[in-house]
Amino acid sequence: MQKDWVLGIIGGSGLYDIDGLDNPQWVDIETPWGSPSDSILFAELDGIKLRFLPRHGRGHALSPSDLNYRANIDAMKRAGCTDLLSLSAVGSLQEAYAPGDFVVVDQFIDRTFKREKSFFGKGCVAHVSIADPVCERLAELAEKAAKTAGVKVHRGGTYLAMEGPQFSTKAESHMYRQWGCDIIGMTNMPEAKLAREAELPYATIGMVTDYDCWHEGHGNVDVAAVIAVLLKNAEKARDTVKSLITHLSTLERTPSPQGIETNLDVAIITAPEKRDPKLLSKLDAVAGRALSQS
Ligand SMILES: CSC[C@H]1O[C@H](OP(=O)(O)O)[C@H](O)[C@@H]1O
Ligand SMILES: Nc1ncnc2[nH]cnc12
Repeated sequence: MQKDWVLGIIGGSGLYDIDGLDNPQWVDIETPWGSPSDSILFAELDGIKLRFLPRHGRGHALSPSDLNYRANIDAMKRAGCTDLLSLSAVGSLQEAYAPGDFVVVDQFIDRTFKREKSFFGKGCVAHVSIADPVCERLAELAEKAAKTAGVKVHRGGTYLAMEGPQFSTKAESHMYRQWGCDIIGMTNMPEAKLAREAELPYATIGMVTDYDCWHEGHGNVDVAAVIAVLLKNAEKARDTVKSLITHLSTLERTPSPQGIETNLDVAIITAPEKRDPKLLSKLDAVAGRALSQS
């Protein structure tokens, strides 16, 4: 039975495809913001619709700074997603979060600086709240699914989003630990901010691959070390997605208790007569609902 969930998955490093799905088809979607990282895999499982986007493209040709985050989120919205779960490789900033563990993130610190961070701007200004940047309901479901898949999961954690592409210096890594951050990655910002602007409930699982460079008992992170753990994590990630879908197939979808699907109703500030028609037409997918009512 279809329960009206359309689950979007953004797969990070090491997760470029999901096998074992029904009716898989890669579909090209263009957006007013440009092209997303790749085609989107449309498929089903247990009667639930799934839309999968490999964040860096198949073959990992795109670096974190080069991703078109706006196109990715807009394309997932156009693909009909009701909810968006990201799966990301991360470094650990805490002893207790070991390589192989998953962390269901609840907060972010955004240190990225070379990226387009909003769909809005001159001609239509909006300020959404990201005090609680993650959909609690989806985070809860993701935690349960990872546990069902046999993964060690930590619920809650602050994700430090850095620009990259270089990994951190030791001074930076120690500073982020002092700030209370738990994991570090390069992609979940501005992704989470844009998902909120697009009224899409978003959650993210950080799949720990390394201890970055602060831990005296472990070597400094490098791509070879990340990939070694990633290969094992990717299988666990696929199992997590499948068990999440199985669970969703037993649940009727209701609107997010946090009001995420209507949050633009209290965010758009530009008077209707001052709005730029060109920008409004680009906002058709992400803000069409809210703009048609104000
Ligand atoms: C290959 S290690 C660095 C790379 O992995 C993470 O990407 P993603 O979040 O898409 O899994 C990290 O943010 C960097 O982009
Ligand atoms: N240590 C690290 N820093 C930034 N991004 C990462 N992705 C995986 N490990 C990472």
